[in-house]
Amino acid sequence: MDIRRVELNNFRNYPTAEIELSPGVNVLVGENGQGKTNAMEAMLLIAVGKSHRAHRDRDLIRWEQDRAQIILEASTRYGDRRLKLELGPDGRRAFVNGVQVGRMTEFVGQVQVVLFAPEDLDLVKGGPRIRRRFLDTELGQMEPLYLHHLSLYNRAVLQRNRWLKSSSLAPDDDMLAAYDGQLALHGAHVIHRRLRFLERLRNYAARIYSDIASGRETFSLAYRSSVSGLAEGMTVEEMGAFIERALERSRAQDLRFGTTSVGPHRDDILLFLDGREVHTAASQGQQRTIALSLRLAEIDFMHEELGEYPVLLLDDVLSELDDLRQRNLVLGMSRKVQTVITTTSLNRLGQELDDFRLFRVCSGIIAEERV
Ligand SMILES: Nc1ncnc2c1ncn2[C@@H]1O[C@H](COP(=O)(O)OP(=O)(O)OP(=O)(O)O)[C@@H](O)[C@H]1O
Repeated sequence: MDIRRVELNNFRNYPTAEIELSPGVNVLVGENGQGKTNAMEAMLLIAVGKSHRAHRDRDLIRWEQDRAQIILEASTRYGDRRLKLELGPDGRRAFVNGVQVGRMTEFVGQVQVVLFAPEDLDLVKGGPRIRRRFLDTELGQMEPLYLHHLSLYNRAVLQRNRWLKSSSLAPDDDMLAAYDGQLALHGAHVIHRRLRFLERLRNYAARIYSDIASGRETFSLAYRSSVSGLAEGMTVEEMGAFIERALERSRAQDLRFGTTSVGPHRDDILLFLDGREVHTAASQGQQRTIALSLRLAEIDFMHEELGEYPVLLLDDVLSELDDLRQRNLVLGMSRKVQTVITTTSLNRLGQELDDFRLFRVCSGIIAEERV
């Protein structure tokens, strides 16, 4: 899939702007604070219906204006799409090929993009909660049943915690046993699906890492469960039995602290470089490469699921990568997918790329430059 054209009106710092993208590599170059990320944000908003950094539409509308509009034209395997999104004080209005759609769910997913932004480094540097969220989002997009079990599981954890806090219970409380049954049932489905997904993610991400780093280091990952004894290859039922036993064992402690201490809501993904855990040993550039590899694996998943590659948006990721990694990343990806890159300076990349479209971004104006 390719994005052909984007038009912005009163979106962020753009009074009005238009950009015609090439199906290959597109580079938006400009100094800090000129509007490069804003342009990426507009494309993401059309694709997924959400911004990666704004929670209110008000922040997306140009200051002192009432309304913003984004138009995005794309060619997809299902035909050409003209997507229009209007943001205003009375809410959003969305159009697909000139026809207004009733709900945003009919609008999102018409085009697919994968955005890699500086915040993605948190996948490596941040705590387990961030990696669990990554896992839940990625898996949830592909498997609605996963979301079903996850939400029932999360609800049961909340209820169990409330119960644990509510009064001085005995460890053999019937209600607690009933919650444990729910946690074991849905928790086992959650972990089982996570392990299956991680097996695929591990392969994709390791290959992408190796391609970007020219095979210099080997990246790997593993699921670390707070439930001891769980192993890949177990059935859902076997996992459920393990979770139930772990909950029983932790009851006295859980009662003391008023919280559930074992289960998928406490699990993590461990990341390794050459067999060593990354936050103790990996450099800044290596950590960035790992975060990129995890995120870029999504491209392969999407291709497998949807039969077409998404558009890749790389926002400000090049600066921490050495020349070789930059080159491998951009040349490797652009062979498969349309790529849009933002950067403050072209440096060596401009010499390495033989065919790309260059846009200068300055104070909310986008102008194409000859290369
Ligand atoms: N709603 C808005 N209305 C007008 N201007 C806005 C709005 N929101 C943000 N801006 C302006 O947009 C600019 C930030 O743009 P953006 O984040 O795209 O920068 P950038 O070019 O990606 O910079 P960097 O290289 O630092 O990441 C800032 O100057 C900010 O003041």
